[in-house]
Amino acid sequence: MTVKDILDAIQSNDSTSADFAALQLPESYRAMTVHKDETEMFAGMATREKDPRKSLHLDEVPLPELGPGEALVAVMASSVNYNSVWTSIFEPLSTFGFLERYGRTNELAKRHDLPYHIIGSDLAGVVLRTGPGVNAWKPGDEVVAHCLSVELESSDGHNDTMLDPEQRIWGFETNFGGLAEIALVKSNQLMPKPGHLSWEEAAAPGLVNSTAYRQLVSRNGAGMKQGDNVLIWGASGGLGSYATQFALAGGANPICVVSSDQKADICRSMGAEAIIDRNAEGYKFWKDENTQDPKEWKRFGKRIRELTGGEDIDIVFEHPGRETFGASVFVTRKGGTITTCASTSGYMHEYDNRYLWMSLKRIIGSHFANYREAWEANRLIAKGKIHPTLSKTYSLEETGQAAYDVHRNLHQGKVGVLCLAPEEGLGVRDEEMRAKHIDAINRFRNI
Ligand SMILES: C/C=C/C(=O)SCCNC(=O)CCNC(=O)[C@H](O)C(C)(C)COP(=O)(O)OP(=O)(O)OC[C@H]1O[C@@H](n2cnc3c(N)ncnc32)[C@H](O)[C@@H]1OP(=O)(O)O
Ligand SMILES: NC(=O)C1=CN([C@@H]2O[C@H](COP(=O)(O)OP(=O)(O)OC[C@H]3O[C@@H](n4cnc5c(N)ncnc54)[C@H](OP(=O)(O)O)[C@@H]3O)[C@@H](O)[C@H]2O)C=CC1
Repeated sequence: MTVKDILDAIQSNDSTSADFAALQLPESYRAMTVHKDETEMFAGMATREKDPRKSLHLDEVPLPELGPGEALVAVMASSVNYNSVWTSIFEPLSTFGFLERYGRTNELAKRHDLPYHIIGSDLAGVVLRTGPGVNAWKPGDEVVAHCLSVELESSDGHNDTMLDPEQRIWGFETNFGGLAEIALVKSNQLMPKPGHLSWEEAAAPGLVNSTAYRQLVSRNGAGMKQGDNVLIWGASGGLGSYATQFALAGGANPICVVSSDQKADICRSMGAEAIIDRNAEGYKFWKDENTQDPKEWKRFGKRIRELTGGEDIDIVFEHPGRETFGASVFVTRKGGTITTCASTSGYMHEYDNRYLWMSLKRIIGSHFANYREAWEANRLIAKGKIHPTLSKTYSLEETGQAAYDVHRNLHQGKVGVLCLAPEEGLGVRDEEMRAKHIDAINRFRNI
């Protein structure tokens, strides 16, 4: 039995759940990995110079044992997230530390502590097997998986599953991720695959869409409301392309920051009107490595006021971090919110606290999404209210190049990876609904 037999079953129109359940599983499968004995390979190099093409490997790996409450999924497509870039350059930490820590928690978790880490935090595919105690899903179900892995043994996470002390991001802080032909997930990560999307389109939104939903829309994040001015950094990037859609769909006013004409056009095509090209307008928030330039914050704020008819920002959707955070705090209106989920340009932020406390602003930390938020975010995709922002797909072998593109900011929106899917465009089950949304679905393609 090989993965080819699995693919045949998926591509055959008349495979039943019983057929999938009867499929013998292969002993091994192909997966993108980083290797524990290579964690020092980029030591001493500048972040920018660390090349994911050198650290990511396509390996044949053994199929992991299936535990209670888990599912093995045949992965048709996945996507590249920035967390895979972090793993591949071993920053800010090697992810093997996470696997070791997880491995120490219990007998079953020991499976994750291996000399290789199978990465990837998105998937669209087909359930192959479910472990004891799984009733909601069965072999043959077409699914996407969100990346929240929690144990839920502590009451801390019972109101908001992101607050579980054993909260982990699957494929980043756990092994057996989605950039592979088969993945191992907890069954609570599974959600129905939106029928109007192909495998690679369905795999694209998951992580970033859910994160943007909590960070911007949910009461656990900024709780955006109609009319809010929302400053969105990287508005055509992974997170930003969903934040922009949420702002527009929710009746808010996105002020989109991008770095090229082409990206400005993408934001316009989504329906945004207020756009700032940070490159063309040449903002330099830092005079040197240690000194910010408040005059540049002011110039930026003035530009925002021009675009909003004199209003300041209600919500900043932050993720670039050190480079922009001082400006983000400054341009927020009295009582406004800066919500942050990342620090791509550096995690030691500096801002002038007088502008925060005197103007009663709030900074909210946000991370991925709880079970319910991830479900709600996927539901919006399934209903055609929010669309995938897939620009390009790569083969599994080319994942290193895909991660390199994302690391170097050469991509648009989301970058997809075909895992078992032999070509793009497969897996669509609802052609009628697709036809209604086809322009929006294709908005980011091939640009
Ligand atoms: C969905 C997608 C998401 C993304 O893409 S996010 C972007 C990618 N992710 C990242 O860049 C984050 C990567 N992770 C990290 O950098 C680290 O993961 C953290 C900084 C988040 C945490 O650091 P750590 O060293 O793993 O854990 P500690 O909590 O700092 O524990 C170290 C020791 O410090 C002790 N400690 C923690 N809090 C306190 C406290 N309040 N008072 C006293 N001690 C404390 C602990 O117990 C422990 O101790 P003991 O080493 O002895 O076990
Ligand atoms: N905590 C969480 O749950 C999550 C955290 N993240 C983190 O968020 C960050 C962004 O992820 P994602 O959106 O997928 O990445 P992308 O690279 O797809 O998009 C980020 C965009 O931000 C803009 N940007 C990058 N650097 C800077 C800078 N120095 N100043 C201003 N703008 C900048 C770029 O747009 P342009 O050049 O057009 O301005 C870029 O396209 C990553 O660090 C990632 O790890 C992501 C998802 C979940």
